Amino acid sequence: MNDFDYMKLALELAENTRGQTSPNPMVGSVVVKDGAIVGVGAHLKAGEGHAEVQALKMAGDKAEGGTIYVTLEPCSHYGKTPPCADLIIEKKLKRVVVATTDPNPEVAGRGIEKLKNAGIEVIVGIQKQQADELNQVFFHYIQTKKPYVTLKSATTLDGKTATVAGKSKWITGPLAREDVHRLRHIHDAILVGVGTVLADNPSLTTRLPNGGKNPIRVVLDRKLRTPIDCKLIQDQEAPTWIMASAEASQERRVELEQHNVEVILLPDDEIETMLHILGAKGVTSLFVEGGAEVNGSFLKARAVNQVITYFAPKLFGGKTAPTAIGGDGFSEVDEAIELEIKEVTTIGNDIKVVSIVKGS
Ligand SMILES: Nc1c(/N=C/[C@H](O)[C@H](O)[C@H](O)COP(=O)(O)O)[nH]c(=O)[nH]c1=O
Ligand SMILES: Nc1c(N[C@@H]2O[C@H](COP(=O)(O)O)[C@@H](O)[C@H]2O)[nH]c(=O)[nH]c1=O
Ligand SMILES: [Zn+2]
Repeated sequence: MNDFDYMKLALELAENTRGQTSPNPMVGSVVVKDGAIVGVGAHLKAGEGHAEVQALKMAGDKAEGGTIYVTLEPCSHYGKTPPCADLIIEKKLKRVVVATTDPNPEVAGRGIEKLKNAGIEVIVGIQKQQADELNQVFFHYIQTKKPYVTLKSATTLDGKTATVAGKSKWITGPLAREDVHRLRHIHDAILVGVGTVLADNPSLTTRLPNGGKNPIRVVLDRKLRTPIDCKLIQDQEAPTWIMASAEASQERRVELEQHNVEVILLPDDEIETMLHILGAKGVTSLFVEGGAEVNGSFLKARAVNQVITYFAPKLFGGKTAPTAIGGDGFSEVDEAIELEIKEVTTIGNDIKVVSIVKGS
């Protein structure tokens, strides 16, 4: 085993906590002494011990003179937990191997500096790309204070989200639909437009065989048209927030609030403003699941970071059949949203394409 192997183990530990640590990053750590692993750990929940603390607890006095691998720069500030850099110094580690630095302004290189000033050898950048991809959500959020936005659509191979008669059950198969629920599980919030609420009466909850966390359900509904008898309001299975314009009727607002709905008034029509409000409420990742008009407005505002598209081997045809992205669209080719395709996989009979929006 070498530095890369131990860091790979730390990354795997971190990856397996996905969906648990928000608004904190996922972090894994391994302590090695004389060629033997003497401690492993991961950050399991915000407010609880950091990965280094967990691994050093397991290592006990074997940590002295050893090497600690950590997928993110050890923190140097007092957040909800004491700084890891100080603990590493106190436990007299000889060497610290860090995959990537922490852009949190509270840390940002100070953890590494503290360790070097204490005479500890620090290596930075081992498996950096993997570590950066692992925490793309946290890195985006901690630097912009806006949620990392993933837009998901499920269409036939000819790009339809329903037939000309509005039928859509189901386009993609059960395995692809289960994959969507795993995406819901790892997101802090899911957003749909009131059009989807009126058309599908969705529950937007996470239904996975082994259970999962429900995201906060956000409805973009400027005129407060969400019906009281819809599942999002009646099922009380997860918080429901409705983003409305300040001109929305006061009595509708009161009626919704009486049904446990949080109504958030938007000062303007900008998607950017709404993202700042969601970020300020601690939403670090937002899953936009349509419909076409909402998708269109997010793209027009260039507010999307990642696009996940499921393609079913079906053709619906029909020039009036709805497609995944509505809105005004772009008139010039070079105005198009440019994507970098990161992953193409098959799930059951469907294809899943994960892309990152260039420059986002
Ligand atoms: N029609 C299809 C989808 N349809 C997704 C809808 O837009 C809407 O998000 C769902 O109906 C939400 O329902 P609930 O929250 O599960 O109760 N999404 C998919 O991935 N595949 C399809 O075939
Ligand atoms: N989870 C994690 C780190 N998270 C860093 O610390 C911040 C959270 O601090 P606190 O509020 O005390 O939990 C978080 O924003 C990020 O910068 N750092 C680490 O050394 N190891 C860990 O396992
Ligand atoms: Zn820490």
